[in-house]
Amino acid sequence: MTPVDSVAPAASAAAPERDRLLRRSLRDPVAVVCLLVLALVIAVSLGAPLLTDHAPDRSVLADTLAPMSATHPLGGDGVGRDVLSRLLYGGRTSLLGGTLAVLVAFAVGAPLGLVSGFYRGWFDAVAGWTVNVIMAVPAIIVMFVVMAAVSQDLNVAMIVLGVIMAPMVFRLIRASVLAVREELYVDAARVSGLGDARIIRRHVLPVVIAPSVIQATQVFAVAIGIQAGLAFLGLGKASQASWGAMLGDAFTNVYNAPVLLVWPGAAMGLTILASSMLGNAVRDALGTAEPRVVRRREPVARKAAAAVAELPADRLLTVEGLRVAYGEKTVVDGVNLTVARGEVLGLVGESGSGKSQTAFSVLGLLPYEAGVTADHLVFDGKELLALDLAALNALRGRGIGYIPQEPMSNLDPCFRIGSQLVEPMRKHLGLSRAEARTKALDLLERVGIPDPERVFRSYPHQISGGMAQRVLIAGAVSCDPQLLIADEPTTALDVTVQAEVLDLMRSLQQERHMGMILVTHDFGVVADICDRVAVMQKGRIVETAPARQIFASPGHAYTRMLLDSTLEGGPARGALHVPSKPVKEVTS
Ligand SMILES: Nc1ncnc2c1ncn2[C@@H]1O[C@H](COP(=O)(O)OP(=O)(O)OP(=O)(O)O)[C@@H](O)[C@H]1O
Repeated sequence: MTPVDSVAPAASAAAPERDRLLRRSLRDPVAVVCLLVLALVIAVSLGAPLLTDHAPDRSVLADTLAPMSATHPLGGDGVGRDVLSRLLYGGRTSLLGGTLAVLVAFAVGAPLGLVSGFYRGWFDAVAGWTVNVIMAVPAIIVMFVVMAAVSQDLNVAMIVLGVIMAPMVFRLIRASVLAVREELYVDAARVSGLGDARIIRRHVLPVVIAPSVIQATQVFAVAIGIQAGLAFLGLGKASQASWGAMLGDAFTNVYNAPVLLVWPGAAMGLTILASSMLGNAVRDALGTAEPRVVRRREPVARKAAAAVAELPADRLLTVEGLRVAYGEKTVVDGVNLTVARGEVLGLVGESGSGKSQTAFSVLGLLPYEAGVTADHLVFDGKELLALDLAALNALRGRGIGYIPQEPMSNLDPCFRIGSQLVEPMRKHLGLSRAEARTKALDLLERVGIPDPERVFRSYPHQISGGMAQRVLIAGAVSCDPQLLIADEPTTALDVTVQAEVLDLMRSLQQERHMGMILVTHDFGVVADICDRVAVMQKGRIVETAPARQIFASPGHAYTRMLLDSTLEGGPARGALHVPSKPVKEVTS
């Protein structure tokens, strides 16, 4: 991170996940060989009619255990059928069976895993139970029963196998979705007002694709093995050529013509090996790209609040009697605060005092388990606690912008900066792609980025932390919000960049006449930018006063202690030892 926010050297950064996956996979010689083997198996199986004149199930008594010859390049089997022809057509059966199992497993498991992981709640519980029940069923017995009682067709058995394997896909996808939905950039997308469908399409699906490819190769390999096992045991139609049936036939002639074991065995082994090793190669290519799990903030189950009261016309936000509790633990306890249009309110307090919980209540981004109540939580005349999710999504980004603490975690590494800026503007402002692009470039220039075109085209890993924070500020103001919530926006930046970013926020706030809540533990930041300050301790506001007054004559012992610790360069973020005197609210 540099004060000039220069573009970081691309060579030092990791390439975005999807591109890296593809490129790395293709650079791995094992993956290339596996792909070639699979391509060859597919090509010769599909091209079987061109490669042999013999029908796979045509039996000629004279050709029983015939040796290799020009007519029968791989000889004849125990009942006089052409081995090459059965090998080629048997490949079709195996490939089709494996593909059917994969398709069914993903058609059933993937959507369920996606919905369960993303929304959780009762659907997740029901899906989890169902999956456990399916997994408890002995798969091989089910397959025997289906083949004996329903159909002798191996393809039907593979469809059933797909259903039986769907729980594996479900679990994998659910776990991937659970991890990605806790990413800060997913929260950021939510804050910018994107709906669930867009968030899933843009941020969740790209992360799910790589593990799904690996899983698909494994399911494919297992399905081919199981199908061969069933055919080997004599299940399946006699007319359906398959590698398993060939193995069964070879086994009965193992003493007379052991070579008959070689062809189906080699074909099956190669195909299963290539498929499994391809999965491993993709997994290796993924390397460390597994999603990081960070703290979780989701739409909250909200309690309806009292009706909106008569409020002053210049009032942008009114919070009255806000309480946030996790079970027995109350973390925000009756907070009252207001923000006027064009006013900057600093929310200060030591770590754990409830500043972020208060800010996130306004954004509607607390976890499901948070119990949130308030007498009023009114933004621009709207009672936030009474809004449904769609209305809240429409408000976030458009009415309320958010600047987070950790710039890098709030940008999706898979997408270019430009696309992450353009998307919310297209949604909220109804701009065309070209209009949104022009506006994004203007904004990047406005927030002091020296080469907007280049940054627009860059991936997050290609820019510095300071520049990423400027990008997020540009994003936060892109839809012209009336209220900006900034949660320790400079904490992750180096000192010289902090001052520039604060200046930028102040000038943007003034030129757009936005209200702002600035969550911070730093009185230096308060002095720089805030008009008024609310001091929080243990979930309560203990003092609210104009910034000047707070510095000139702090009214509460806790405020004085915070100020002293800042002036002494003490551990403002650490726990402060305040004399055990009752909390008294001092409001100007
Ligand atoms: N999901 C949760 N379950 C239980 N307690 C929680 C949860 N999230 C936060 N808390 C608690 O809420 C309290 C307030 O947290 P909050 O993040 O608002 O503090 P903060 O003042 O913003 O501190 P910081 O500056 O460190 O972010 C803390 O004690 C924290 O442990």
